[in-house]
Amino acid sequence: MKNLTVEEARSRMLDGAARLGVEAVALPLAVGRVLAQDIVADRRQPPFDASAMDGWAIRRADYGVVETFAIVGESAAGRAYSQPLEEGQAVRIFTGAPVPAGADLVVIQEEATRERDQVAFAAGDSPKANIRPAGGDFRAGDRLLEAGVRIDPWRLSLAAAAGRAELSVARRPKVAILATGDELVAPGGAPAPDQIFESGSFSLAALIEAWGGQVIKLAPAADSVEAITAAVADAAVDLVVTIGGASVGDYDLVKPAMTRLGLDLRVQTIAVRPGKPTWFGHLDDGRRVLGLPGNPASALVCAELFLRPLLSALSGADPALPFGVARLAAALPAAGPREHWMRAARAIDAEGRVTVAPFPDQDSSLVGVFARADALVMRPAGAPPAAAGDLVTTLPLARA
Ligand SMILES: Nc1nc2c(c(=O)[nH]1)N[C@H]1C(S)=C(S)[C@@H](COP(=O)(O)OP(=O)(O)OC[C@H]3O[C@@H](n4cnc5c(N)ncnc54)[C@H](O)[C@@H]3O)O[C@H]1N2
Ligand code: MOO
Repeated sequence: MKNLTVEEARSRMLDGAARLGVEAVALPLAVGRVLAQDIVADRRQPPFDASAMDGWAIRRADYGVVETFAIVGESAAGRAYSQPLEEGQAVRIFTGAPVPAGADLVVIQEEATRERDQVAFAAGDSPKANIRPAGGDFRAGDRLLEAGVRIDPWRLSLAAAAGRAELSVARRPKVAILATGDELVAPGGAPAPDQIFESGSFSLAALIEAWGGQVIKLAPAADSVEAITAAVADAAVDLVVTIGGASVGDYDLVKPAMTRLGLDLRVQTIAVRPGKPTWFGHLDDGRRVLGLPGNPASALVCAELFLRPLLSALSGADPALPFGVARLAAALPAAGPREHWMRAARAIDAEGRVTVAPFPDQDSSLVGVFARADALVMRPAGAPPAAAGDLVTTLPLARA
C-alpha cells in the first residue's frame, strides 16, 4: 500500500464516496451547490411567439401590397393584444411582447411612417420576421439541468427562467480541519523564536468552501496523541482533514492518534511530489480522514488532487478534475520517481497558445511561490527531459 500512484490513491479515496443527503434551498442560495434532481421545464420559453424588436406587427402577405395599414391596438410586454390580426391591420408592438394571432412579421419602427391611426412602411425585399418562436429557448419537458451539475450564476438564470423558487441540492459535506504542531501560532499571535505562523488551515478552509464543503475549524492541536485524538473525537463531520504530522518523525502523531479512533488506513503514502506522506482512511464511526502533509505546497497540491474530487463525489458531482494541456515555456530536466505537480505561471504566447512556466524553486515549504502560481504542471514519474514547446498536462488554479 506504500507509494500508490496518484490515480490509484484517488480511486481508493473515492471508493464508496457518494452523495450524503438532499435538501431544498431557496434559489438565491443555490450557487455553488450540486443539483440533486434534474430540472425539467414544465412550461415553454418564451411561452408565446414574441417580438424581437420595437415596431409593428402585420401579416407578411400584406407587406408591399397594402399601402397604409390601420392601427388597431398595441401589444406590450406583459399586456398582449388579444384579437386576431386581420388583413390590412397593424398592431403597435414592443420587444418581448406577444405577437398577435395572424401576424407573422414585425417591421421595425425605424422603417415605419405613422400618421394618426395609420402606418406605412418603406417596403424592402423579404424583411426579417423579427419574431422569437414560442419554445425557442426551451420547451415543456426539456431537461434543462441534470442532477450532479454545480449551480453557477448562468445555470441559476436557467433555473429561474424555468420558474423554480427552490432547488433540490446535495447536502454539503461537513469537513473538520485540524492543524497540528507545537511550532504553530495563529496569525496575530506572538511566535517564540522557534515558532511560525500557521497558514495551511486558512487556505484549505477557503478551498473547501469554494469546492462546496462546509468547514468546521478545530483548534490547532499540539504534537501529542492525546491532544490530536481529543480534537477529532467529537467532531460531528463527514470528513476530517488534518495538516501536518503525516510523515515518519517522532512527532508525526496523527496516524497513531487516528488509530485510537479505529482508523482503517486505505492509503498510506503516494508517489506524488509534493505530498508523498498524504494518507487516507475511514474511522470506525464512518468518518473519513484525509491526512495532508504540513508543508504548505504539499497540503495545497494534494488538496487539489485528492480533496477536491472527494468533495465532489460526496456531493453527487462528477469527481473528474478540469485538467488541461499547455506548452512548456522552457525546458525541464528528467522527472524523478514520483509524479510531480509543479507550481507554474500561465501565459499566452505570440501565437495565442497557452504556455506554462514552472517556477524554478519547487520546494514544498514555499508559500510565496504558491501565491504567484496560477496552474499546476504535471510531469509523469520517470519522464525524460522535456523541451520548450512540449505539451504537458495542467490543472488550472482558480485565482481571484
Ligand atoms: N525521514 C523522512 N522525513 C521526511 C519524509 C520522509 O519520507 N522521510 N517526508 C518529507 C516530506 S515529503 C514531507 S511533505 C514532510 C511532511 O511532513 P509532515 O506532514 O509530518 O509535516 P510536519 O513535519 O508536521 O510539517 C512539515 C513542515 O510544514 C510546517 N507546517 C506544518 N503545519 C503547518 C501549517 N498548518 N501551516 C504552516 N506550516 C505548517 C511545519 O512547520 C514544517 O516546517 O516530511 C518530510 N520529512
Ligand atoms: O513530498 Mo514533500 O511534500 O515534498 O515535501
